[in-house]
Amino acid sequence: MIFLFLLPLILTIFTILFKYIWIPLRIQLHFRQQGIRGPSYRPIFGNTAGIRRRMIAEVESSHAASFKHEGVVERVMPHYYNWSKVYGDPFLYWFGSQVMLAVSDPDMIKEILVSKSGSFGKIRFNPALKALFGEGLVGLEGEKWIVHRRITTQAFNMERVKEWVPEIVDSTLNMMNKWDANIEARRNKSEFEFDVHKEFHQLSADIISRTAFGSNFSEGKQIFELQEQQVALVLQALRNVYVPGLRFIPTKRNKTMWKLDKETTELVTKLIKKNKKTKLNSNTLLATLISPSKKDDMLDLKEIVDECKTFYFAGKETTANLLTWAFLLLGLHQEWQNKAREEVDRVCGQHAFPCSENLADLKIITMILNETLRLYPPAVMMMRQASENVKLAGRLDVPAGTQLFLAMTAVHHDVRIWGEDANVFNPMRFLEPRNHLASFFPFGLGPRVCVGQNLAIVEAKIALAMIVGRYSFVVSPSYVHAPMQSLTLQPQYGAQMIFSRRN
Ligand code: HEM
Repeated sequence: MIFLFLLPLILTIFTILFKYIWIPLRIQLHFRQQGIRGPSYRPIFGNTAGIRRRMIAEVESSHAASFKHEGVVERVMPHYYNWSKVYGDPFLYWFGSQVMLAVSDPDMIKEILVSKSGSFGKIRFNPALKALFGEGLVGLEGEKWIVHRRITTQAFNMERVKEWVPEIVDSTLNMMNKWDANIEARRNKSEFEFDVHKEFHQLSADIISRTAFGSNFSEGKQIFELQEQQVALVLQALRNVYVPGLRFIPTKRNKTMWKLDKETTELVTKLIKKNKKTKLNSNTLLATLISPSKKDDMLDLKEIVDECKTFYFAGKETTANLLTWAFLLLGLHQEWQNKAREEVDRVCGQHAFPCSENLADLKIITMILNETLRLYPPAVMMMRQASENVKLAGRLDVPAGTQLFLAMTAVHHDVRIWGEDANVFNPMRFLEPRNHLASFFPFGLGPRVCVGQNLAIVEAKIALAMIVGRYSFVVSPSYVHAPMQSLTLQPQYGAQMIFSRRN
């Protein structure tokens, strides 16, 4: 009789010991026997929960002494920076009871993302992230991903993106006209200082609203504002170990998340319904989602809503950050700003705006953008999970379920790959095409490479060309250099710059 009462207790204890002690220790031994080291597993909490949080908080409370690029890896992935120095590459660590393999070897990264991509899936989203992306492309797998990817690839192919050039020019022009009005309104009418980070967020928001959704920033404004509030809550959630079921408990944070999610869904649904009536024949992403070219690819309303949430977020954040860092770097490196300006005057003509035919000729601008993406990659790192047992580099047995932390920022700053001047801004290194695919992968690689890449590059090229053509600029003395990972890589205290109009 007593045994019957004790049986469930014994089973529970056995399950806990098995799951949280036996399995992790076995996995740790499996990797150690292959020479892979790392901080030792600590039952249940692993070693990241507190340590990673503390490392990030510590880094974020400090800032670099000057605007140099060597401290970027340390600031944006401090746990990687510290542990890789002690344990080498790759190394093992634990997020709760989840095993993580940190990798920064380009050959291995290429295997994971390209040649063996079938053995690796996306990691299961922390449910907090669903608030931002819904069940959109970023987190989908299998047949559903294939259909959504087919539709969205069609919406963002280069020919389609080139048709959007006049919209991108118009958005940038509106922003510059607003700046000019600001200069005019000042007593000192020659220059003005502002935070370009905020401006580029608005610009990217306007461009994604116009090109992908056929609307504009004011229509999408509420959606962007709600998403910004969601980001702050998601970041808090991501820094803690995920506890299953916790998201259903009506805590203050959860209640706010639910409310924001409901409001975003309602706004996006309203936008879709409005556009369904009027803009079916347009060349926007939304029109393609609503009526894809293949009949079998039809999506239901929830799927369209989720894709819209994904593209509102992905389309704004990353490109805005690329532009922000590019301007900061050009503000610091005047010689490259001058080279870019000469190129724009030569290719587009002085006082003229770029058109789609100019894009391929803006070679210096392309090199500058690549060097910016190398030093300050907006996506910082990528994650994968082995869906089956797999061998990497012909020697390393990785068991199914292992998560992989692909340390993009570290690869981009690695002196073994880029030479002793790896932390120096030098766009010349992109004069010739790179010969190793995975030494530079700001947009990812393989089948899941960024679907919005064409838009991001065209948008950044045009905005950069137009602004460099009209203004000269320097970094303000009030700028504090503090790159910070906040889902994407951002300047923690903004990007204050001083602009003056060219004659
Ligand atoms: C500088 C700008 C951008 C950067 C650096 C960037 C970076 C990335 C990276 C690294 C990935 C791969 C993630 C992974 O495989 O785990 C990705 C995927 C994705 N990006 Fe971008 N992105 C940028 C701009 C954009 C834009 C403008 C859009 C939309 C308009 C967009 C939409 C997406 C989507 C939907 C995916 C998921 C693709 C899939 O899983 O099939 N991105 N991006």
